Amino acid sequence: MVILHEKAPGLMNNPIPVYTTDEIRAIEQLAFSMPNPPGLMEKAGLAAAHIAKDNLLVDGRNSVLVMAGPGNNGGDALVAARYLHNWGFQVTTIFTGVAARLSPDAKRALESWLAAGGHLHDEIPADVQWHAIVDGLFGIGLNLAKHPFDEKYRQLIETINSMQLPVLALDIPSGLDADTGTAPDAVIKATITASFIGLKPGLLMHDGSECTGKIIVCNLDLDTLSLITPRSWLLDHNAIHYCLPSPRPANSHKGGFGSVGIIGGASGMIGAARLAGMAALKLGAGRVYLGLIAEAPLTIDPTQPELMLRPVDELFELDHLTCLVVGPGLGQEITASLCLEKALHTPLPLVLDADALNLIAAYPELATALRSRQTPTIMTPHAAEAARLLHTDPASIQRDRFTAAERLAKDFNCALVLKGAGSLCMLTNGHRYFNTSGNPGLSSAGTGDVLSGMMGAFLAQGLSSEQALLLAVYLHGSAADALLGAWHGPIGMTASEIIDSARCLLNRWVYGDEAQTRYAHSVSVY
Ligand SMILES: NC(=O)C1=CN([C@@H]2O[C@H](COP(=O)(O)OP(=O)(O)OC[C@H]3O[C@@H](n4cnc5c(N)ncnc54)[C@H](OP(=O)(O)O)[C@@H]3O)[C@@H](O)[C@H]2O)[C@@H](O)CC1
Ligand SMILES: Nc1ncnc2c1ncn2[C@@H]1O[C@H](COP(=O)(O)OP(=O)(O)O)[C@@H](O)[C@H]1O
Ligand SMILES: [K+]
Repeated sequence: MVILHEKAPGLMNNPIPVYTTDEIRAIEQLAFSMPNPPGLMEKAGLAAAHIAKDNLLVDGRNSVLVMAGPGNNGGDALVAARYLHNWGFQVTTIFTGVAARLSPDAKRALESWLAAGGHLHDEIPADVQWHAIVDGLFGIGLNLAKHPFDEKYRQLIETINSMQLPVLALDIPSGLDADTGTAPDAVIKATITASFIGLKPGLLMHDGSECTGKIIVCNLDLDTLSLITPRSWLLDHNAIHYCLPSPRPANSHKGGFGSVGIIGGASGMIGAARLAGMAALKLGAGRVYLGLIAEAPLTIDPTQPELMLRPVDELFELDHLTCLVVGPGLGQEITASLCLEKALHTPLPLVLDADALNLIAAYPELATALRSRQTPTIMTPHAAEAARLLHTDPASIQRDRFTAAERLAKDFNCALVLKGAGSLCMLTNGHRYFNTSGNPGLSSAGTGDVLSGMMGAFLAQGLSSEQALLLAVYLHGSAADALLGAWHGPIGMTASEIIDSARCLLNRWVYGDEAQTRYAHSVSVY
C-alpha cells in the first residue's frame, strides 16, 4: 500500500491522521460554518481530475468513463468530468441517481456538467472503448446494512471490474465500507483511490487492502488538525519515529538493556517459546530467559545458547526481570494457567499472546486479575483469539475490527494489537494506529511468537508499552516487506527470517549510516 499526500506539507514527518465517517462529517460541518466556506465538492472533483490526468490519462490515452452515483460522491465525479472535458479529454458520463434528489452541491455539479456541453447516460454504452474509469458511484454514504445493492449496482461494479482498465476511485472504492473495510457485496477494484479530506479506516484494513490500489490523500486545503482532534493515526515510518530506542552509549553493559522472561513452550510447542526468545534476544534485550512449561525441558538450546532455559517456576524467582512475555506455546494445561495467574499478579509489564489470551477468555478469575493490574499489559490477539475474549465468532470481529479492538482495550484495561492484514493497534488513551507494513509472507506459523518476543525486547530496553507495541508491529511488518523485496517471500517466508530482517532494519533506523563508525576508536599518534 502506498499512501501519498497532496499539498499537505504540515503533515510531513508527523503521524498521518485517519478519520471515521462521523469525524469526516464533523469536519465537513465545521468547514461549512467557516466565514468563507470552501467549495469542497469543487475542490474534490478538481483534485480527482488532476490525478486522473497525471496518472491514468497519459501517453495519448484520452478517453474516460465517469461513473456518477446518486449522492455527493456522484457530485464529485460530475465535477471531475467537467474539468477533464474542459481540458480536452473525451468523457462519457453515466449517472445512476435522480436529479431531483441531489444535494444542492451535487445538483450544481450536474448543471455545470450539462452547461459545459456534457451528456448523461443511464447505462454504460456497449460500443465505446475507454482508457480509464473514474468511480464516483458511492463514497462514505454507502449503507449496505440499510439497503443492500440491487442487481443494477452489482452488475455495474462487476462490469467495471471486468473491463480491465485503470480505475480511479473517488474517496473510497464503491462497495467498500469506509469505517470497517468490509465489502460484503460487489466492490470496485481501484488502481488509485483519491481519499478526500483524510484517510478512512476502511481503506487500511480487511478488504480495503485488496481494492484501494495506491492511495492519494487530498486534503482539499483543509487544515483538519485544527478542526478536530484525531484519535486514529497511520502506523508508518513517521509514527514510529518517537518510539525508536536511542543509540547505545559506548560505555554500556547488558544490565542496561533489560531482561526478558518468556513463559510458554509446553510439550510439542517449545519452538514457539524459542522463536519469541530469539526475537527478544536479536532485537536487543540484554538477557533472555525461557521458562518452559514442558515437563522434561532442555537445559540448553544448542543452536541459540544465549537463551537461558529454566523450568518455569524458577523464572518467578529471578529478581532482575524487566518484563514477561506469556503465551508462545503455553498450552492450556493447569501449569499454564497457574503460571499465567502468577504473571498477572507480578508488577512487571506483560505481553500476553496466544494461549495466555485463550486462558483469559476461558477463566473469569484470570480476566479479573488482568483488569485489576496496575502495570501496563499488551495483548496480541488475532481475530480468533479476539473472538474468544469477546465471546463472539471471528467473522464478527473481522466485520468490525475497529469496535472489537476498542472493546478489548476497554474490557481488559490493556493496549493491544488486533493482528491480521492491516493490524490495528489500540492504546489505553483511546488512540488507534493502523499498520501499513506487512504482507501475506507473515501468514505462517510462528510469526506471532516473533512479534511478542520483539515487544518483550523493546519493553526490556526501556520503551513504554505504547512505544514497544507500535514499534514492534510496524517493524515486524517492515521486516517481512524487506524479505519480500529480496524475493524471500511471500511464499515460504519463515518466522526466523523475520527476526534477522527486523534486526537489520532496526539498526538502520536507529543509527542511519553511522553504526559502523560510531563506536570505532579513532586514535592517532602525532
Ligand atoms: N463529507 C464531505 O465533507 C465531502 C464529501 N464529499 C463526497 O461526498 C461523499 C459522501 O456523499 P454522500 O453522503 O451523499 O454519500 P454517497 O457516498 O454519495 O452515497 C449516498 C447515496 O447513495 C445511496 N445509497 C447508499 N447505499 C446504497 C445502496 N446500497 N444502494 C443504492 N444506493 C445507496 C444513498 O441513498 P439513501 O440512503 O439516501 O436512500 C445516497 O443517495 C464522500 O464520499 C465524498 O466523495 C466531497 O464532495 C468532499 C466533501
Ligand atoms: N496477510 C497478512 N498481511 C500482513 N500481516 C499478516 C498477514 N497474515 C498474518 N500477518 C501477521 O503475522 C502475524 C501472525 O500471528 P499469529 O497468527 O499469532 O501467528 P502464530 O500464532 O503462528 O505465531 C501477525 O502479526 C499478523 O498481523
Ligand atoms: K467511489
